[in-house]
Amino acid sequence: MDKSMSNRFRYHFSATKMVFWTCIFLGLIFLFFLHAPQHHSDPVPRRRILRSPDWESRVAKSSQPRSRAGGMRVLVTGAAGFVGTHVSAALRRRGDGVVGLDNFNSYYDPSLKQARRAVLERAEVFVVEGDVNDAALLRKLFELGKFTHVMHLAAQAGVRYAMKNPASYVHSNIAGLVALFEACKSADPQPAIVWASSSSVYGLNTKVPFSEKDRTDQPSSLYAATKKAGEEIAHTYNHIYGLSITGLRFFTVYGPWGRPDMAYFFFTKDMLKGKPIHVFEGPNHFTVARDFTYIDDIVKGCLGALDTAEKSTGSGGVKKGKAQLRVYNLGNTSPVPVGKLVNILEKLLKVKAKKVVMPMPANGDVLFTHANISQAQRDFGYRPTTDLQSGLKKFVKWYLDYYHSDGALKSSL
Ligand SMILES: O=C(O)[C@H]1O[C@H](OP(=O)(O)OP(=O)(O)OC[C@H]2O[C@@H](n3ccc(=O)[nH]c3=O)[C@H](O)[C@@H]2O)[C@H](O)[C@@H](O)[C@@H]1O
Repeated sequence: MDKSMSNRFRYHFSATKMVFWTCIFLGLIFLFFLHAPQHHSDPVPRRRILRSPDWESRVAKSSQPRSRAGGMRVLVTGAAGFVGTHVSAALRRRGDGVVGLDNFNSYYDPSLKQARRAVLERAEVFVVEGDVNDAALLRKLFELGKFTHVMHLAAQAGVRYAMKNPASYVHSNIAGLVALFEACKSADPQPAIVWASSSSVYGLNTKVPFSEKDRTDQPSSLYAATKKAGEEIAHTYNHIYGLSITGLRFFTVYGPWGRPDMAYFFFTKDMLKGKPIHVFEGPNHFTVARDFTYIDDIVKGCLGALDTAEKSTGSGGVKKGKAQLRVYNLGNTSPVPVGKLVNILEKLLKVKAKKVVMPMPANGDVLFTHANISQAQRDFGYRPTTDLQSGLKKFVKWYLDYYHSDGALKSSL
């Protein structure tokens, strides 16, 4: 081979190599974008939503009040969630029209959400799959359902998860809330809104029991901060558009069909499997305690708030007069140490827990909660009646039936 040929060959060879490596590089970039999550602020990538062809007529039918003259027409967001399922079923039982909305995300086992949906289907509550951030879907739902009330329970829950996925809290609890208020303000008629705030807004407040008049400007988690922000956003929409808005500060709600990310739920699961559970304690062995509130009491509080909600005053997106703006604690008024919760579970499950007592990690948790409920009592007769022992008994019965047998409870509330 002469020198020029050898050079040409070398040139040709290195050009081929360059093309080869460029293709590999571009291919890798393509694969990266193909697999990168599309919605960075979602807790999990969303599934493609396929709605049945008759979904619009099902919304119209489900929104019709059944028996009660003057029954409400309620849109329940987060209807396949723990509180949403119970509230939707209770409203339907008494004859109100109810349409559910839920995005069925996989923050926790979506099959539990689908099972709750099945329960609601049997109760004749139709649940639409969709996200509260979907403005076009909300518009359509309001058109079809002519809702008089919205029970807004769709949210990114959980205190500790906020450190893992902060964006999901902004997506659901801030952007989602604003999207919902936007839809309500433009709806005709404007509905009255009751929505889930949280006891966590009291944050580092040490004055007990927590009263609605106490300060809520020291949230200790991003979760709490988004709920507190929600309360301020509610003020704005009430002030500018005349929306009637009631925020309910729930205190650690538990019970059958509950949330698997909550301590009472995964303690039960781990204890039955013989796995260790971590029981947090505060500085100097301070007892961590919660005002655990049973789901049936919370449902009564939600219905009471809906029943006493005044109409919104705006129309065509314009305020016509002063509208109602409220916030209430819905707790049990008797805090129980987490250690005591474990003792109750040990008796009910008949197993000894492998307790690992450890200092509470700095993950946003607060040391204790304790509700003063006098305002809810005064305004809509809220009076919790279930103590932790009785409520956990019902939870354990459901849990064993749901996860350890094919029993009938699987299909009922
Ligand atoms: O009431 C509220 O505002 C909040 O109640 C719960 O939050 P939390 O009270 O922290 O409920 P859990 O996560 O079930 O924790 C209950 C107690 O168990 C403790 N815990 C939790 C996890 C663990 O591994 N060990 C442990 O001792 C926590 O510190 C807490 O005192 C819900 O998860 C929030 O969505 C809700 O807004």
